[in-house]
Amino acid sequence: MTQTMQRKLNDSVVARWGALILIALMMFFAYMFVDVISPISSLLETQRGWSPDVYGTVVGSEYFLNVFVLFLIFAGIILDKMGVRFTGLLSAGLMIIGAGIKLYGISDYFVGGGFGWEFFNSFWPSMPGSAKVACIGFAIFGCGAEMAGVTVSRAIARWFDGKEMALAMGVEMAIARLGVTAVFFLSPRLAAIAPESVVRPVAVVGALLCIGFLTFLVFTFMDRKLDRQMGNIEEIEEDKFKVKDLGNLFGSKTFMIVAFLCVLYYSAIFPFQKFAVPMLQNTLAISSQEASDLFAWFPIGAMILTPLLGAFLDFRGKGATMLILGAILMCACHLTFALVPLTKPIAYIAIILLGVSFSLVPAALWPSVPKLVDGRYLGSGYSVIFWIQNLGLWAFPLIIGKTLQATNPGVSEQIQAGVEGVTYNYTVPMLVFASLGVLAFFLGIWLKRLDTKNHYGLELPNVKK
Ligand SMILES: NCCCC[C@H](NC(=O)[C@@H](N)CC(=O)O)C(=O)O
Repeated sequence: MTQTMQRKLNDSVVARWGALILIALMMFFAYMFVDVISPISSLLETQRGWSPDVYGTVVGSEYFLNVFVLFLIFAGIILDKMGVRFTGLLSAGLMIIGAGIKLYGISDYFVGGGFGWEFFNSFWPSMPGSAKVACIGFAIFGCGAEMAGVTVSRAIARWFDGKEMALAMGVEMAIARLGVTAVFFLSPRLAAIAPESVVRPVAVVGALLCIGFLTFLVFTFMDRKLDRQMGNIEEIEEDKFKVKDLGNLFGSKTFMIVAFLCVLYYSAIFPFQKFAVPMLQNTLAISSQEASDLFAWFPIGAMILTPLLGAFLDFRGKGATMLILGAILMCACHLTFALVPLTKPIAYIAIILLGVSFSLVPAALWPSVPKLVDGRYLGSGYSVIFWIQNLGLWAFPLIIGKTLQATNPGVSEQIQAGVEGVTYNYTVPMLVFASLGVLAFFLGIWLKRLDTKNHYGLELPNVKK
């Protein structure tokens, strides 16, 4: 009784928002690293011989261990068993190790015949050794990054329970989007410093991951204090998690609809993010820096709107409706890139509208999960959704890379041979992205119907008056 009367650390606005900023900073640097090579894929093609197919394999490798070694499922179990502090630090450590290996793979030392070069070039000849090592590093980084994403969601759900949870998740995602904007601005500029190099941006952003580790470390002290004030209630609850709870998640129709909506939607966003700069560069005949600056408006739009829509969800609700609107908008934007003769103004409008879509869906999707999943295995709930999502995030860069290469025969060979003025046509890959939006739209409708029938509260506000 005395415990419930006591004012806890998360009752203080400053403390809970301070905690949020600390954990969001880790995600800020993580998201920078996720996209550090996205704006320099053309340079990777000329400097390291990475065709679209190779590039797609490397960017998809981030999710390989999560999906095929079930790392994300283990991550959820570790989180529910060990708590946010241990899991957060583990994930930050994995990100740093993975980034170091990726950096080594693309380094001039390795490419110049350094340790392991011969071995990594002795098999699978269509994949350069640099790309193979980069894949290993990125896969380890991806374990850390995705585990961190789940941990952060779990931590916010706990610190903001019954408070402005959707706003907090929106702010966390906005800070992550700021990281994406920053890297789209920074990466091509760092690479362009003479002598032009793909290594520099990866080295700089990799080093920044260490700051993320430190900010999360500071958060762990606050979280420990909150735990003590709560009389370790959370830890006792987390201990109740059983592996068979995973069966409950996979057996829940509504939960699975949310998970499939998530994979369809995000597969048309994050993989698109990896191909957007070369797509704009080729279609508009502009430099990679110009294309990168144009695309930076995408995360900027999402960054501004996600917290606002999060606050809307907290106070007004309408989560399922937001998911449907987001899917429609995403589909319309990708269809524009595929079918409309692109000019710069049209590209700007489509990019900004895609940013609006990318605010509607994340702002509604992640705060809806605690409405569908029991708190004691919420960590596993998030990790199962991430696992299903990662399957798409792994597969679609590969599919898009292969589709691009197959629909543009001979183009990569000409570019690598130094032929000027050769460009890729992105119509078919963009139609693939648009088709994901159509499917996500139908799942959104289905989810809304189920919510009306079963009263999950997806259309209701979060803040309890
Ligand atoms: N902590 C916020 C929930 C996740 C936000 C979401 N990120 C993801 O879904 C990641 N699995 C994707 C990735 O890291 O590539 C987002 O909207 O950024």
